[in-house]
Parts: sequence; structure tokens; C-alpha cells
Amino acid sequence: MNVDDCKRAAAHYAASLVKPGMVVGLGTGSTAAFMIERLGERVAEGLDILAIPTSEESAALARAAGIKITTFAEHSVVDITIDGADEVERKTLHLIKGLGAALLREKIVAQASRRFVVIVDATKPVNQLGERVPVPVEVVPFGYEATAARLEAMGAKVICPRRKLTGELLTTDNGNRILDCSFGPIEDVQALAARLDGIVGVVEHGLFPNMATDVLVATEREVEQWTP
Ligand SMILES: O=C(CO)[C@H](O)[C@H](O)COP(=O)(O)O
Repeated sequence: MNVDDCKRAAAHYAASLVKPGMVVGLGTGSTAAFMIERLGERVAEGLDILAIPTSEESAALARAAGIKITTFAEHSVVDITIDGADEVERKTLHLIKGLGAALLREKIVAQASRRFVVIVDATKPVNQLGERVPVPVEVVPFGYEATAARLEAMGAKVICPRRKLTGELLTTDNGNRILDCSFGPIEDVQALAARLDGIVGVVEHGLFPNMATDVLVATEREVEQWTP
């Protein structure tokens, strides 16, 4: 199985957890896209659900797949959210998310969910968060250079990601900027999350400690289900 087959296997397993009548949070990214596609097939077979997407991209995929969309104005609680991740810490199931720039909506939807199921292939689990990927941080555009300097003073190497096609600075669905912050392996995820929460100009960050209720890891042979 290649990586896409593994992503698809985890996504299909997660889609099978969705039951009729549920309000479902739809994650963002390539793994979540397989899950949205599968849920669309189940909807075509008669599954009745409502969905809250975590990005404009996932909303478009959901509409194309025939999945009905709702909002928090109509449903304040989400039964299950299924989303990908960039890193999963093996021992704690803390996550880094948001390299697809959807972290703010992803965290709002995950926080409102009874169950938050994370779907990953075997390249995503790590011993310590920050081993492989930076922590994306969503910041307001005003003074983002000053916010970046503040993050650098905390020990991060900061990069402003640009869109591949146009070279423009990446702007989120919320009109904010993303700063990718490399801290290296993170000793205390909750302490770093609290420090990031305290910086003026930071809207949200991609550290998701103690949020996943299930992590589905697709290996070559099987889909493993990890719980905290
Ligand atoms: O957090 C995310 C987007 O903001 C994605 O879930 C994360 O980047 C994983 O993406 P992929 O499934 O494409 O590897």
C-alpha cells in the first residue's frame, strides 16, 4: 500500500463510525478529503447527516459530494469530527495540525465535538511533537512582523509560507496570516500552547493537546485505533 492507500484506509474506517442523524465535523487536507468522498458515497446510499466543514475547501468538497451543510447557529454540538493531522505524539496523542492553514476552524469544530477522530498514515506518529514539522501559528495581518519577532524571541525559527502557484503570503479562510514556527522537539506541549495563547496578535496555533478521542493510524497491514 502506498501513502494514499493508507490515508484512504484510515478515512474509510472513520467514515464507517458515522451514524444516521449525526452532525459531523469535516476536517481539511488530503486524508480528510478521502473521508468526505466516502461519506458522500454513503449519503448517496441513503445516510442522512449534516456536516460542519472546517474550511472553504472542505465545504466545496462536501457540496460536490452531496453532503448537506449546517452551521453552529443551528447545531452547537457536533457528534463526531474526523480530521487529519501533521504529527501525533505516540504516548499522549497530542497533535500538531494546521499545515493546511485551517487550524482555527479545525480547533473550533474539534472543541465543540463529542468525539474527535484523527486519521493518519504511519508517517505521522512521532515520539515528540515538533520532531518533523513546525507549529503553524495563525496571526492577525496587522503587525505580523512584530508577532513573528516575538515568536523568534521565544526560540522559534519562523517562516512565512507562500502560496506555491502565486508566491503570495498564505492567507487563511479567516483573512489572517500563517507563521510556521520550528521549535524542534517540544518537551512540554501544554506549556508551549499556553505561552502561544498569551501572545497578542496570535489568533490560534496548531498545538492540539488532549483533544483527540481516537487516532486511527493506517499501516501497510491494518488500521490501528489508539485512544488516550
Ligand atoms: O491540519 C490540517 C489542515 O489544516 C490537516 O489535517 C493536516 O495538514 C494533514 O493534512 P494531510 O491529511 O493532507 O496530510
